[in-house]
Amino acid sequence: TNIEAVELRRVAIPLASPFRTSFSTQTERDVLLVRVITDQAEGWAECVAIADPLYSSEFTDGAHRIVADHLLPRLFAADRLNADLVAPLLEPVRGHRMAKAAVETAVLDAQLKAAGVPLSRHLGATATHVDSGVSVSIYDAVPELLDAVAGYLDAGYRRIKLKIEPGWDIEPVAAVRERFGDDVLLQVDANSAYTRSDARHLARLDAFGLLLIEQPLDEEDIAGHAELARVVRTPICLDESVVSAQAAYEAIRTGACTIVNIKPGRVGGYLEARRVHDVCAAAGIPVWAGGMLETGIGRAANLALGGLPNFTLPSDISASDRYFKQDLTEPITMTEDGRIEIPTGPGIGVAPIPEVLAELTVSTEVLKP
Ligand SMILES: O=C(O)CCC(=O)N[C@@H](C(=O)O)c1ccccc1
Repeated sequence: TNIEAVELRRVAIPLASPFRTSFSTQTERDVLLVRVITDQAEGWAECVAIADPLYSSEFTDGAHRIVADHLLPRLFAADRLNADLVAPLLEPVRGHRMAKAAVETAVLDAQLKAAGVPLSRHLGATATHVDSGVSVSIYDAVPELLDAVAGYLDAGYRRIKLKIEPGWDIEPVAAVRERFGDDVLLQVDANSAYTRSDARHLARLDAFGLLLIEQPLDEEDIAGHAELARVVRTPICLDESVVSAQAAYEAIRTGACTIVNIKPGRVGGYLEARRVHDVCAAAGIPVWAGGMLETGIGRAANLALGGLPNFTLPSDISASDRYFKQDLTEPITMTEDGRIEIPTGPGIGVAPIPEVLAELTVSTEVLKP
């Protein structure tokens, strides 16, 4: 692959409704898109970093600078390039996994589009559809939450994930169970809002038959999650802590989790995400595809990954209309029975709609070797 140019484009997309988690409330997405132009095709990728460094240390402006000033120069200096060489070329730069993931994915998309190979096939997907779950915002009051959950269940979502934080945990979970019954697949996500001293409190969630409790403690408190797992019966799932296949291995070996949420941007790209998948599969640890409020560009790529065999739990890959009135791509839609078809086109199988992209673009810059 000979890179002729790389476009870095900033896009501002309003969210259809505010999305509140334990660490922030988002009303729009400030997105960095990377477009790699080669002599044979062009590839797209979405950087999953959000505007502020509140989920992880990365943030959109920072990722933009890292890509422009530290990652692309290393790519341009390479005498030959393919997607497998991107991570080794970028390795001297420490961290910045979301920025690296966007660069690697855009190169991979261009390469696969030129070869006419779908990303799902390249990664080894065996499924044609992904089970779709939905992530539910924190609300000011339980009635609003129940209305939202009712809407998602009517839409066909196979699993409900409730964002929780101290003061908004037992009551909303109990209310959802009471209103919608015991058969609804239900899990919670704390985004590191609790501490080890909350163990007994979190154990009260065991009464509600949850699939898992996601990332209750701080990203770095691996031992704390292992300690929690001895008090809480509900399976512990890690998200923020699992930044690589090595981190997945350490967390599983330490007994910190029995389920892993895989987000390609968080671990440095789809090739590392496949390694996380494989490490978990070897350890008998089921995984599911997480989400970062991606547009159709990121969602389409996540669908390809979600088709791998050890993705056995419902994903956070919801339909486009969960977050956007107008997606950057053709809308990604869910079937009545709560599944989303994995794109079959070359590469990620989608591209932005030019008119929508133009309307939402905040800035764009083109860098050349
Ligand atoms: O459906 C989605 O794409 C979002 C799923 C979700 O809840 N993502 C959360 C998370 O903590 O996993 C998140 C969103 C935005 C930024 C960081 C994290």
